[in-house]
Amino acid sequence: MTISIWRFSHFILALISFFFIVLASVTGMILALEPISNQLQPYGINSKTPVATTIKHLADCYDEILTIETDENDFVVASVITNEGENDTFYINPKTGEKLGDLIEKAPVFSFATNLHRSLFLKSTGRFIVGLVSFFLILMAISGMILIAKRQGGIRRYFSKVINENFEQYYHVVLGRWLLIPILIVALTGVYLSLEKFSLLPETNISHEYPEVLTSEIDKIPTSDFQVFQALKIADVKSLEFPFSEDIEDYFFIKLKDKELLVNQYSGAIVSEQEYPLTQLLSQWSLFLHTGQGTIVWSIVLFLVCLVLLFFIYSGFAMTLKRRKNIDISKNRFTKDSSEIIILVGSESGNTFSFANLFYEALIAQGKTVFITEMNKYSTFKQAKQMLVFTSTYGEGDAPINANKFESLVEHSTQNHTIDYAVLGFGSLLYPEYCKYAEDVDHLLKSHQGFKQSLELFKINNQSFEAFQTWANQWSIVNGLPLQIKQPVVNLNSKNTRQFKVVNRTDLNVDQTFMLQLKPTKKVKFESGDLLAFRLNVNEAARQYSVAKIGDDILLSIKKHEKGLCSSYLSTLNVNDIISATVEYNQEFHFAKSSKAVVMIANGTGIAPFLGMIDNNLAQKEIHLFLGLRTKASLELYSSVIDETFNKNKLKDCHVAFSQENTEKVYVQDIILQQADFIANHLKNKGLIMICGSIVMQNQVLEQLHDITNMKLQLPLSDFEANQQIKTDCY
Ligand SMILES: Cc1cc2nc3c(=O)[nH]c(=O)nc-3n(C[C@H](O)[C@H](O)[C@H](O)COP(=O)(O)O)c2cc1C
Repeated sequence: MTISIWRFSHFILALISFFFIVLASVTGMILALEPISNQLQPYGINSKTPVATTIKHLADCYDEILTIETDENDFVVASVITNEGENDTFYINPKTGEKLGDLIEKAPVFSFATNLHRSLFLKSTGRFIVGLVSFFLILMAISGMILIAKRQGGIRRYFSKVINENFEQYYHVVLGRWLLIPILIVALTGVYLSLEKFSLLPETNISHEYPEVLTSEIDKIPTSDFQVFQALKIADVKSLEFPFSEDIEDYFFIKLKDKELLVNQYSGAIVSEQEYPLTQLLSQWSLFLHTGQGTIVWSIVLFLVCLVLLFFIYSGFAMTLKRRKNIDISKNRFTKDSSEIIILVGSESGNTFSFANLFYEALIAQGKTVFITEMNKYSTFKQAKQMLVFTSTYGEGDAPINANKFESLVEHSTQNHTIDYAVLGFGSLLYPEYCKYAEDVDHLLKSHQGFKQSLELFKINNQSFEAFQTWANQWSIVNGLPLQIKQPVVNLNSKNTRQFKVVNRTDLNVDQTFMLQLKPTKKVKFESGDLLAFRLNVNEAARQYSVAKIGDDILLSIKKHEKGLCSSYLSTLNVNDIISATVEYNQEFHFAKSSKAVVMIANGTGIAPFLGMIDNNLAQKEIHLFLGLRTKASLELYSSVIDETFNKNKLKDCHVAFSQENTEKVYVQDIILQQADFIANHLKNKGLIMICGSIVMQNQVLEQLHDITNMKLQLPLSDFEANQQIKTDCY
């Protein structure tokens, strides 16, 4: 619930101010170029020269010096009366007093952008709007930080791995994490400068005391010998005004970064020294931080801040539109009271709806009467035989926004008959409370006498379509209803589509599994763990196979499915046949070069990428393989590669569990439990665990790992997930 309040505020603020933020960002980007282009001019002589030296050289060349200043670009500017009696102002070399060039005139584009940025050409009204929008930006930055902390599962995990739900969401969070601090600085300084313009800050004027001094009491010293001018470096001086006349009561007036001085023009004595109040120092800092004047690096940061603000506006609205589109439930063709299957959806940001809609369409295609609605719209369902609850988990194991009333609704409305139910949980292993709300719902319905569980709770990590398909298959079998779930057609990257020549294909083994070795006919970059996507024609969804890289070849382990068009076709290929397929990079499942020790867990054909990674382990890192197969005969397909890597010390040990060999079924999660101490130590020592194979195996292994870390290390598995120590690629 709370996350929605923050998200709502964040969105409303963005909605109110987006036009002005776009304007301020575009003009801000232009203005950030001004200090950069100025800094590239040849007038910046970073000077530690004493002021006395500059004065001496200028006095030698000119009739009179009026002022010496260090401008916002840190260039030294002198204003003088020349020997010809003319007034001139120019950049100088403070070491020699030599003129370097005339003052840079502000380019019209910068003047235009400045006006638009500061006041929208609307004078005070414009300045007020700009100040207000800066204030909104502060609120947006703060609400953004809170949203990120909440989404990451707490402030401690602020910088842990971000779930990549889609491009806009991922970069909104990733960029937000790093750039919210500079954005906050820009917004705060913007507000400060606006308050200053409207004189809303405390008075900052300094008043000097002018002591009465008689000329006769004074020893006259040459100006360049003044101690104060010898001690001061030119870089410390913002401006130095020379006395207007020879009157003893006219002084040198010096503005430094933190104070002002009055210096007697005859003796060089400091007659008054006044430090700037805090408001004025803050004002100087605000100006510097808001404009980047004088530094290329900060100007570049400001430029990036403006660019990122534009991206935030785009990605924020794109996310909102996507969420709204997802939430658009399939139009119900039947009423709640005439439907035999009810689908209830709990979703915060809309992703679960897309899965529920796919399931709805598949049921309708089978001629079922189905009604789909949000969990908060739970009521009585007169004809319902089945109730399917698809729900995500939010906050810290809480209900998503449209399911927060579900529990009380279930308790307060009674169905007139018992209904079978199944719960499908959507969540992420990055959170300590993985699919917690789905567990709560399952528990609630299990203990309710009006419902009967027809299928165990099934959890889906990171919206895995393959996991969803697995659950749908289970549901189909239990209900004797073959469902065709439409897999969203993924566009394959044609840049990585190549022709591959078959180098070797083994016969089918006892598990209907075979190995296929392919050689790309043209160079293509890939690594073990990447995917090879293959389809028989463009209108079909592609099948993906996890790749082992052996030399320059691709090695695949494929199980032939009875009705699988792709696997059946591939199982008939002969040596030298050519197929066309696409390499898809799967960065998330590459062998982490930084890991010293890796535990690889696979079942069935999931071993393929590991064969390549182990074969490529030239550095002889510590690799432990845990493998789940049906029988000893299943192992024969891989034993030659495994034996060879053993002999070359590329594999430390290999544990195999056979599920069909003896009367007692042993699965890979069982042999992991036998090695619980080793696994706990491995994780504690920053070791990596990689899992590849079936979703069902993945879920069971993860549960086992969760128990191990809880028991042996008193930490949730999600801590290691967030630390990127667990990598999975299951189907
Ligand atoms: C702020 C935030 C908090 C989350 N908290 C949890 C959590 O506690 N447990 C969990 O398993 N998943 C959690 N998730 C992951 C979501 O449940 C998951 O991404 C889900 O697929 C989102 O589905 P939806 O868009 O339909 O809400 C969280 C995600 C976010 C952004």
